Amino acid sequence: MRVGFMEIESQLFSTYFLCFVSKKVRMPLSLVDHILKLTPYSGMVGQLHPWQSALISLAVVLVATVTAQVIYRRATRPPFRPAGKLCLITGGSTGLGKALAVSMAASGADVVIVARRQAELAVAVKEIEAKKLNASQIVLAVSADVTSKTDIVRIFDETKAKMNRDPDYVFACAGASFPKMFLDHTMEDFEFLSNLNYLGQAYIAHQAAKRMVESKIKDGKIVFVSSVLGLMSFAGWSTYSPTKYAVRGLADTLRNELQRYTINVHIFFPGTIFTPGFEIENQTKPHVTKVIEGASEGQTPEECARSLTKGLEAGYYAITTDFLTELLRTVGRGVGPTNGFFSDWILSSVGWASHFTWTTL
Ligand SMILES: NC(=O)C1=CN([C@@H]2O[C@H](COP(=O)(O)OP(=O)(O)OC[C@H]3O[C@@H](n4cnc5c(N)ncnc54)[C@H](OP(=O)(O)O)[C@@H]3O)[C@@H](O)[C@H]2O)C=CC1
Ligand SMILES: CCCCCCCCCCCCCCCC(=O)[C@@H](N)CO
Repeated sequence: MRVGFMEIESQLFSTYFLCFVSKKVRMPLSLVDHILKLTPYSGMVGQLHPWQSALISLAVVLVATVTAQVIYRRATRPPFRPAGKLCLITGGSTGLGKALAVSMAASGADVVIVARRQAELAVAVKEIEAKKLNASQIVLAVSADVTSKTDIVRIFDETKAKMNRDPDYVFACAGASFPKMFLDHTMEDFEFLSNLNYLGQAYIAHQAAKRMVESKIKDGKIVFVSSVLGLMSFAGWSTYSPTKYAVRGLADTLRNELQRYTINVHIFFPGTIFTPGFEIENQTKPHVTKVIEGASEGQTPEECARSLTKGLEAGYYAITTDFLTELLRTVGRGVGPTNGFFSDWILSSVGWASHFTWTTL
């Protein structure tokens, strides 16, 4: 007789439990017994205490599930191999963008950094050059404003003219924030940040995707930079958080739509990063905002860039930097892919339970 997996499991968790409680009925064979029968230890069949066999069965199921998850992820993850690639990084002159540019150069990539201020770009180019793996790698700076549509096209034209190819990987790091209470903001503040943080990333992604398709780039990457504030929000972030939620809407769309061109889309959700931008935002940040943010430890730009590259190496679509953001990611995943069907299921259960704590904040 063929015994199905589910039958064995239901035997284990229902009939078996009843037998155990009543202690009157003869114990049927458990999953472990069935396995033991096939091994040299068949003499132990029927000898195990019900709790022992239940626990061993659970452990077997757990190990099998985790193994299946690891095998599945490895088989399906998009490759991330920066060596020899052309990486274009907006906001690459300071903060997260610069740390990422240094890390890409250290991994053997050619790098194009984009920002407005020439002086900062020049300093960054020197720093990035110093970390190159090979002398032949090229580091280029393009001064441009990501909120300008003509500049966006020029960024890619200049890159093509000077590097003779289109970018393989594009990281949209340029962004800013100046938190205030909602009533203290002007309408222009909303317009300014939507233009920079949302449209700045949408325009870059649009031009990047067009060029990648034209140049038939295989396994191209577009990496969006959202924030913890793209998964949750609180007092002080009315102009900023919605732009980071918007980025996620775009990333979710493009992850699905650009698959046919083998362009891999990723989205990054960092917490506090100690950057020049963080210094600036703290000048206007309301007291209440600072108090709530006390819960977040923060990272150096280098640590943050490492969190991102680790996530890309693992092939994750949505990449976070700490445990709390992991919980937020799994409870708010929508129809996006998991970072592991089993571990995400466990995390989202924890996140769902934690929600009761969050709602009291
Ligand atoms: N710092 C933090 O705590 C967190 C930051 N983030 C996000 O990470 C990203 C990087 O932040 P961070 O490193 O702190 O920022 P920084 O302020 O340190 O750096 C911003 C970079 O973007 C460039 N930039 C700004 N405006 C424009 C523009 N209009 N056109 C082109 N380039 C521009 C800046 O150069 P220039 O001014 O010369 O143009 C600079 O290179 C942002 O998207 C931010 O929202 C997310 C979570 C936390
Ligand atoms: C039980 C736990 C509940 C959670 C409580 C809230 C935790 C606060 C952590 C939020 C940190 C804010 C990061 C801001 C990042 C950012 O994008 C800005 N710095 C802009 O640059």
